[in-house]
Amino acid sequence: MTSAPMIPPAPIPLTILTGFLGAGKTTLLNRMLKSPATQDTVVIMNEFGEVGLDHLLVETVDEGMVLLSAGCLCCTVRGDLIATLEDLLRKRDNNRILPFKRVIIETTGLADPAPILHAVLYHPYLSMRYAVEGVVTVIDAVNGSRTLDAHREAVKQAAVAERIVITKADLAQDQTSLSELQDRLRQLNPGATILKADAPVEEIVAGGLFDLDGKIADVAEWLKTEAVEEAERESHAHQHAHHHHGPHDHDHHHHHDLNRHDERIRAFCLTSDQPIRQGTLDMFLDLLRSSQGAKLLRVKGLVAFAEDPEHPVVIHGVQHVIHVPAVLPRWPSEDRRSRIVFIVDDLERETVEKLWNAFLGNPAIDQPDAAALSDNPLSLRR
Ligand SMILES: Nc1nc2c(ncn2[C@@H]2O[C@H](COP(=O)(O)OP(=O)(O)OP(=O)(O)O)[C@@H](O)[C@H]2O)c(=O)[nH]1
Repeated sequence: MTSAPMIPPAPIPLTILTGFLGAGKTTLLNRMLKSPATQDTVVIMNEFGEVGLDHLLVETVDEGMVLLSAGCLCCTVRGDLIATLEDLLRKRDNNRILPFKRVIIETTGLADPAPILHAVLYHPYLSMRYAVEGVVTVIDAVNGSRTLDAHREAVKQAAVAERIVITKADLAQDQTSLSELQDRLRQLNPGATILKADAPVEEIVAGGLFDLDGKIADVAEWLKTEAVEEAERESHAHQHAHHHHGPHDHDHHHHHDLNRHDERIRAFCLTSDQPIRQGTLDMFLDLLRSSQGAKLLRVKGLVAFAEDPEHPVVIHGVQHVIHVPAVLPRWPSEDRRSRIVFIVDDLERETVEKLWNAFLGNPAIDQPDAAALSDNPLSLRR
């Protein structure tokens, strides 16, 4: 890396707003746009199908602040999204539009947010100029459970979210079904903050990872490793109980059924007390990506590199792409361990852990070393 002659402009926070069809994205967006917290926001809306009405429903705060694209963002218009994001920067840099402070992308209800994250994280220039603050997923309290049962898109949207906003709680039949939905979401994505639709807009939009004013990032809030570890312990306890219960245990079956569609998606956290050599981590992530890419719904981490342990690096990855967007000026807390949270679909923790230990040189019985794994990554597939 060459040393930059001037300080690059602070990256512009970018939020992806997603949620299943009719969950309440546009309603939430309208409320968000009225708040001072989202002043000078550009909204990129995406419409699926030939007749788009959503843009008519968004009450534009500033003329020209709402852009549209037709088609589905996560497939056909990915190129358009990149062009739009570039165009916005050009206009902003040339003072042809207001110096907007945030971008919100509202996806269609059926979109997989991962390719949209890719589009920004993978792009060499966009990834420098935009800071992906995270995914906000809207879940409807009335239909949420049924939608999660029936649509894998909805499960993925919830699994990759930084924040989940539950709408229509006012219409929910009873408190029990609402708390069951919350439990399910917590299990599916223990790292996400679950908010009510009337939560303060600051909490909905800002993940704390990036700040235009250059404040120190609240990475702990973003990573939520403690919540992930707690959920993992609970899941172990649950599996343990499963082995000891008889097949007719009613309570257990109820719980099991509730989550049967989400079982393949899980989150876990790997840590290292010792700083990691950058090349080692790159190889680890590269091998993981090439052997398990599609199963990695999300990888996020805070890592101490042996080369520069004073400046932790934020790792941000989605499926096939693992990107390093930010070197923090200092550690956000006393905890200087490297921590990586994985949100995976149908991938065992052990598979990833084995690779992690091999690369970090942690001894374990019956484990291939890094060189052997590099030669034959397929040995990782169980
Ligand atoms: N009672 C109630 N209704 C809500 C709430 N949030 C959204 N709605 C209603 O739900 C319907 C769908 O809301 P939208 O905001 O259009 O949903 P969307 O996710 O943008 O919909 P699509 O763009 O079609 O995917 C509208 O009639 C809203 O008024 C809520 O918290 N409570």
